[in-house]
Amino acid sequence: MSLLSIRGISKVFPGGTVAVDDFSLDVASGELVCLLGPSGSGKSTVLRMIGGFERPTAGVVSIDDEEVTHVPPNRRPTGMVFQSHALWTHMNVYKNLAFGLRLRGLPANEIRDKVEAVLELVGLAGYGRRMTNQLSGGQQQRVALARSLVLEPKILLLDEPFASLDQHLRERLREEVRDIQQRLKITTLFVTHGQDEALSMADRIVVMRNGRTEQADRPEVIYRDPQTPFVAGFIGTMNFVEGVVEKGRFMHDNLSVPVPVSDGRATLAIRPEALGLIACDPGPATVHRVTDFGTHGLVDLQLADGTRLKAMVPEPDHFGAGQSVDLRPRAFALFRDDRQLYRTSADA
Ligand SMILES: Nc1ncnc2c1ncn2[C@@H]1O[C@H](COP(=O)(O)OP(=O)(O)OP(=O)(O)O)[C@@H](O)[C@H]1O
Repeated sequence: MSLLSIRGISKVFPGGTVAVDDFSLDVASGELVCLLGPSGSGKSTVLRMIGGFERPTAGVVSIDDEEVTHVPPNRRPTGMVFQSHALWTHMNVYKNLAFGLRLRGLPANEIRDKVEAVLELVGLAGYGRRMTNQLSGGQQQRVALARSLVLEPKILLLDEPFASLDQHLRERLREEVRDIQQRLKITTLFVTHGQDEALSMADRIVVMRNGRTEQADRPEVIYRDPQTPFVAGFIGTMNFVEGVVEKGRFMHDNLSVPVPVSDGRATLAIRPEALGLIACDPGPATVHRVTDFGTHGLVDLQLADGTRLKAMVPEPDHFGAGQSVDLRPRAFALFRDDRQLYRTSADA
């Protein structure tokens, strides 16, 4: 049974912007789900509707089998951490964390125990007396997380909580949050437009586009088996070649790949690590540049019509700029009309 159930929610803002369009999702207890998508795809609006900060125009949100669609945020079993942490700067860390517990009328000794435990959990034991403006950005975000966790919500909602931090700190906090999430087994929804963040943290990724779900699946499935060209292009690097299928072969100029699909226009999609190259003169592609990364090389290629491709190769010194090569896709997908038509079973 799912802890969170979202059924056909939509949000149309005054003025007519359709931010979320008939969105449904079930989240199991203890799961960490990332909402991933480009800016404006509706991720934050979905999260805000789960937290009660935005009213859906249509649809139903239920938590633990209870409908909460129109319940205000403070009466939902959810805790939300925003991109800007919005801590109370006139209170020290301890008071920031104790505030919500005091409102609930908990006795002082219980409050102290809970605050100390949560400070320990986020790596800030001993920081209770510090004013929040005497903390670094990363520490402030930890306090914001602790302030949500101390109230023991059933669902933790994180809206790009590391967006304002530098890359290094972001990676560290990402690991810490994943660690804490697994220790507490707390059901978590995480909004991000960073694919690395989603791939490294999530049990499941929901790729959003124009307020709708484009694909929802485990990270490795999203990467290996994208169902639409949008997902294929949004996650990782993907080469796309436009062409036609005729008599069981995908054709683009003098590139020809056997495919078991019906005739018609199609887009061939190949990951750089699945694109084999062999020297062949004349061949369908010309090497533009070779970058040697030590462990592997990245070859930039160009087809006759100007289409640019990337291939990851184990021996970069076998290739040089200006060389003519043939392409040997080891694994690929074919798309037609915005949908996956075929995918090779072998992974790259
Ligand atoms: N209060 C509002 N009033 C009007 N339009 C809004 C409001 N909030 C969001 N929108 C619009 O709704 C759409 C979805 O916004 P939302 O913030 O949910 O996207 P997002 O995927 O979270 O984007 P980002 O990654 O940039 O935060 C956008 O077109 C946005 O401009």
